[in-house]
Order: sequence, then structure tokens, then C-alpha cells
Amino acid sequence: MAVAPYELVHQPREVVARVRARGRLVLSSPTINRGTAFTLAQREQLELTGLLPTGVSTLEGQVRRVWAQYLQQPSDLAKWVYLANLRDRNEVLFYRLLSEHLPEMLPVVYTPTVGTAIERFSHEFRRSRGVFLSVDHPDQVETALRNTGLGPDDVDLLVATDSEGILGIGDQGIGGIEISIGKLSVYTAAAGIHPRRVLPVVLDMGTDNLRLLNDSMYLGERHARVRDHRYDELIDAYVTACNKLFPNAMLHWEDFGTENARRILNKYSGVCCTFNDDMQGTAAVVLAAVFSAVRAAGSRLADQRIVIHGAGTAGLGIADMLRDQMIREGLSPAEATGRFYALAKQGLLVDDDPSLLDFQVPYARSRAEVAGWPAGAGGVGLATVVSRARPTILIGTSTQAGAFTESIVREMASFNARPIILPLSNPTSKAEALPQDLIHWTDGKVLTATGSPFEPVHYKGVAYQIAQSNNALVFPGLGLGVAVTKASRISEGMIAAAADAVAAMSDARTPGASLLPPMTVLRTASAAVAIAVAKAADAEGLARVELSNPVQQVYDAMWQPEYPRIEPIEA
Ligand SMILES: NC(=O)C1=CN([C@@H]2O[C@H](COP(=O)(O)OP(=O)(O)OC[C@H]3O[C@@H](n4cnc5c(N)ncnc54)[C@H](O)[C@@H]3O)[C@@H](O)[C@H]2O)C=CC1
Ligand SMILES: CC(=O)C(=O)O
Ligand SMILES: [Mg+2]
Repeated sequence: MAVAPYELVHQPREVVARVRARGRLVLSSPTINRGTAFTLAQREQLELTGLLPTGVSTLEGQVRRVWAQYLQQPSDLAKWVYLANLRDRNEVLFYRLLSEHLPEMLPVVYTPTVGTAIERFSHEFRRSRGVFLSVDHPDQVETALRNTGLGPDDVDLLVATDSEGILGIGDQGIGGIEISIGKLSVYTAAAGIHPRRVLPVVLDMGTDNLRLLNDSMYLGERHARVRDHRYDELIDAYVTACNKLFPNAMLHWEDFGTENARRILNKYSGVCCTFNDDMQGTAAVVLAAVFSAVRAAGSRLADQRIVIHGAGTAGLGIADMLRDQMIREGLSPAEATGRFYALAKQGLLVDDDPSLLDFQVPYARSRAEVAGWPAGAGGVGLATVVSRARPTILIGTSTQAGAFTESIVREMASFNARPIILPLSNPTSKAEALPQDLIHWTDGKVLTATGSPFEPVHYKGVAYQIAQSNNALVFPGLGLGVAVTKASRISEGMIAAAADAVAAMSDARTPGASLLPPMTVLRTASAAVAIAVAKAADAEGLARVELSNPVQQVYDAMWQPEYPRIEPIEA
């Protein structure tokens, strides 16, 4: 194996870089490069004298410079490219800039702009980042992971996607690597997971996206998406290799197609430390948002009737978690399940539908119940379900922009003093409704949260803060809690603890207040989630390190974007 240009030694609240490289190699290694912030003495030690402008900058001065450059970028995609290039040049500077401007930059490194970057991947490609695994070469999985140069204690987590259901924009083939990279940027910015202790992965199964297959620049496998036993073989090769090479790492699954997402989680969650963000992360943050909304409405979760528009991975992950909570609050399992009406492409899920997926079956309504409900070619539609079921909560995970129409929303407001309406689909272009419309149509009565970020809405003298109900409030802290405890599994109790921690930071009882903590406090929220998750893992006997002081242990583990202490070592 090639000799590494540096070694990082992680100590509580400090990282030391033992640097073997000299000269230009230092400047082209983004983890140790600090450009004009190298002192004159460091330049001499690392053979950089004469290779940099003579002025010496501070990190703060560099942040001012790159912030100004960032603001000059003409479009959101140009901003995304600018940040990607900065990360490839100087990782500490990138994360410092991101941390200091998180609310402004989250919409660029994450939803919505990351969606555009994913669609444009093969055109905007500049420098490779992450691990690319192919369904055509399962034999190369272990080699590819070894080629990262990382050892058994070096990796806290991997984010992998098969790219079939990227956000709400569907099959994106090899470009899905950018959702893994984007999620990891949030892990680092929000929870201080060290950027060198994570790996973004794409599992290239081919693609059914004809735009990509017909694009001469496309960089992925040029064939249709593989759906047979070879799919499972690649997933299995990946899990096996990860468990062997990185035994303490958490495996995060992102944006899989709905038929595979749950199946994969069910298969591996009892075997290793694994987490599906779209199901579990989303469910935890939505539970927190619903707790907050129900409290603001002066009601109880156990009293709600809930319509889920989009009975896929996210939608029914949310339903499962809300249902479990209703049961904890005293409803019988049948009563709790009966509170849900779920719609998919075929309209309301009804029990005689042979196309139901196994996880949809429990939520299907009986044919007899809906016999008199008007139905069109697309089954029983959302407007009918809302008028017949009279829900208190409407949740959108359908990817259908504008599905929450004015008449549906007005109807919700006609029988609810505070209708709870959560259009969660991403990116922004897929939102089921826009918050300003929801607020106008309900005359300010709505309690809402969205998947992608929105500006506050001003209506009749009140500034309504729009909560971003996005799994970004949960997964970074969850990953940190797992890393601190080296948890062997992720349990339902750990996910519930994450939801409780977010809920404890939310209070929407004043007019216009956000249902969830704002992204400005994402780092604090992530630390709170991490502590709660670490304690839950410990209580369930899943922690593999002693948790003597969870607050201190979590705080010590949070990397701050500061230049590491440099110790030059012999080549
Ligand atoms: N805010 C957040 O944190 C999260 C938001 N999401 C968003 O939720 C959306 C769905 O994501 P997944 O659940 O992963 O996708 P999925 O493909 O598993 O689910 C989508 C569901 O919508 C249904 N659907 C499609 N057209 C419909 C229509 N016309 N009427 C009713 N239902 C329809 C599909 O049948 C499917 O059940 C995406 O836009 C995604 O960005 C997903 C995860 C987290
Ligand atoms: C936020 C997220 O995970 C999604 O939209 O898929
Ligand atoms: Mg997702």
C-alpha cells in the first residue's frame, strides 16, 4: 500500500496531523493543506517556502475571503461547485465556512441544491470523492474499500445509496454519490463527526433513467437497473466487507427504492449497526414535529387522525413510529392503526389491492368501509379521503408538487381549529404545498413544517417561522451517539430517544413559532440527540465502550473545524 502523506491522531477535542509529505503534496492534500495559513516556520519545515504568497493568513481571514468569493457565485449550482472545490483544496476551511454559515449553506450542500448537483453529476464532475461500487463487480467491493487506506478503527460511519429514490427526483444512477457526500457534510457540520472518519458510497446498480443512459457523458454503468439476485449480492458483499474492515462503523442507507429500503434494513438491522435515514431518521424528526404541533393545538397524539400522502419509505416509516407512540399512549394496536389513511400512486390503499407492498398491508382500509366513497381511475383520491376521513394531520411524502390544493387545505381548516399539514417532499420543487399558501388558505391557523428550507412568512402582522422537518435534525446526532458508544446495533429505543431529544427543544405555543428547533441551533440539537442516543444504547446494553459521562464524552468527540497541530515526521 502507498505510504500515506500524513497520519491523524485523534485526541479529545484535538487532532494532531503527523505529516510525512513535503512540498506540493502537502498543498494538494485537503486534510492537511491550510494554504496561506501555513506559518513561515511550518512552510520551512514542510518545504513550502516560495510555494505560497508571502502573506500569512489566519483561518478567520481565510473564512472572510472564501465567504466573499462564495457570495459572488452567480447561481446555487455555482455555489455548490465552489464549495465542492474548496473542500477538495482545504477541508478545514470548507467546514469552518460551512459551520459559520450553516443556515445559508445547508440549502446548497444539501436539499434543495444537492438535487441539481446530483442530476448534473456527470457534467460537473471534477475530482473523485467517495467509493464507487458496481453491481457488475461485486468481487471488487473489498478491494475498493481497502483502497481508501482506512483501517479497522478509522471509520465511524458510511453513507451508501443505490440511487433509485434520490430525494423526490427518482433514479439518478452514479450521481447519487453526491447525496452520500451531502449527508456526510451535514454529519460533520452538525455533529462534528471528523470528515476523515466517514466514507460516502454509491452502489451502482445501473439506471433506468433514460436521460442518463442516453447522455454521452454519463459516468455510471451503462445498463438498466439490475433487480435480480445480483442486486442482493452487491448489497451483501458491501455489508460483509464493511463489517470485516470497519467493525465499529455504522452503515447508513439513503434514498433506496421503496421495495429495497425496508427489506435491506430488516435483513441487516439485527446483524450489524445499521440505519435507514429515510425511514428512521425521518420518522424521528416528524414525531418531534407532531408532538410540538399537537401541544400547540392543545390536543393529544392519541386523538389524531392522520392522512399519509405517499405511502412509501418515508411515509410509512413515519406512520409506524406515530402508531407505536399512540400505542404507548394507550391505544390498542388496532385502534392506533385505524387512525391512518395512506395513499400511494393508486390512491387510498384498500385491502383488496393485489399490488400492495407488504409494509403497506397493515394500513390498507377495508373495501367495505370505502365502498360509498367516490373513486376515479386513480382510485380514491386525496380530496375524497380528506373530506371523508376528516384528518387532523396531513403528511406529504409523495413527491407530488402541489398535491395539497387550496380546496383540500381549506377543507382541513373547516373542521380543525389548528390543522397540522406537513409537506415533506424534497427538493423544494416537489413540495406538496408552499408554506405561504398554507398560511393564507387557513388564515394563519395551520401548524406546518416542510422538508426543504423556506423563508419566514409574514401574514397579518405575524412572522411565521417555517420549521424544516428534515432528518438532518436527527441523523448527525444519532451517528455521533453511535460513534461515541460504538453501539453494536441501532434499536427502536435509540430512535425514540432521538425524537424525544428534538421534541424537548421544540415549543410552538407562541403564534408563528417554529415547530422544530431552527437550523441555526443544529449543532446544539445534534449534541442533545447524540447524548440521548448514547444513553439509550448504554441502557439497552448495546454500547461497546463505557459511558461514564455522556455529556463530556459527546462533547469531546465533536470535531471543531480548526487546523490540526502539525508534527512533521520522517518520510
Ligand atoms: N423531509 C424529510 O426529512 C424527508 C423527505 N423525504 C421526501 O419524501 C418523498 C418520498 O421519499 P421516499 O419515501 O423515499 O420515496 P418512495 O418512492 O418510497 O415513496 C413515494 C410514495 O409516493 C407515492 N406516490 C407517488 N405518486 C403519488 C400520487 N400521485 N399520489 C399519492 N401517492 C403517490 C408512491 O406510490 C410511493 O408510495 C421524497 O420527495 C423525499 O425527498 C424523504 C425522506 C426524508
Ligand atoms: C431528506 C431526505 O432524506 C430525503 O428527502 O430523501
Ligand atoms: Mg433521503
